[in-house]
Amino acid sequence: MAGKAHRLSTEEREQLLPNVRAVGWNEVEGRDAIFKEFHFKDFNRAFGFMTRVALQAEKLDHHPEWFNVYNKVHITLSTHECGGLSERDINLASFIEQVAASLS
Ligand SMILES: C[C@H](O)[C@H](O)[C@H]1CNC2=NC(N)=NC(=O)C2=N1
Repeated sequence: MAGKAHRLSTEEREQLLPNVRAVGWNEVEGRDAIFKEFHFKDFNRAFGFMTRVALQAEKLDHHPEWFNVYNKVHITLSTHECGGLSERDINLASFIEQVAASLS
């Protein structure tokens, strides 16, 4: 990915976080990261969702931390390179929302 990731500034957070909060992402306690839980109709939908997110994550060289059991997918986004939230997490969260919307 082009350029180095930087941790979002206070101003950037005020501008960007309300958008992801509005669609169900929450800040993780004790860690600079965001989290959301997704529920699908069944495992096929959940895994289809993960596959689409995985391919895009690889393209962006920015990968989610996630957990799946049956129809549930828990996702945490944070940027290792800068040790916290960067614009990359916000962009990946937006992509994830588009995929989830197209599958429900
Ligand atoms: C070497 C490789 O480019 C890095 O490890 C990439 C891969 N995926 C990544 N994913 C996330 N979430 N944060 C990173 O800083 C990151 N860095």
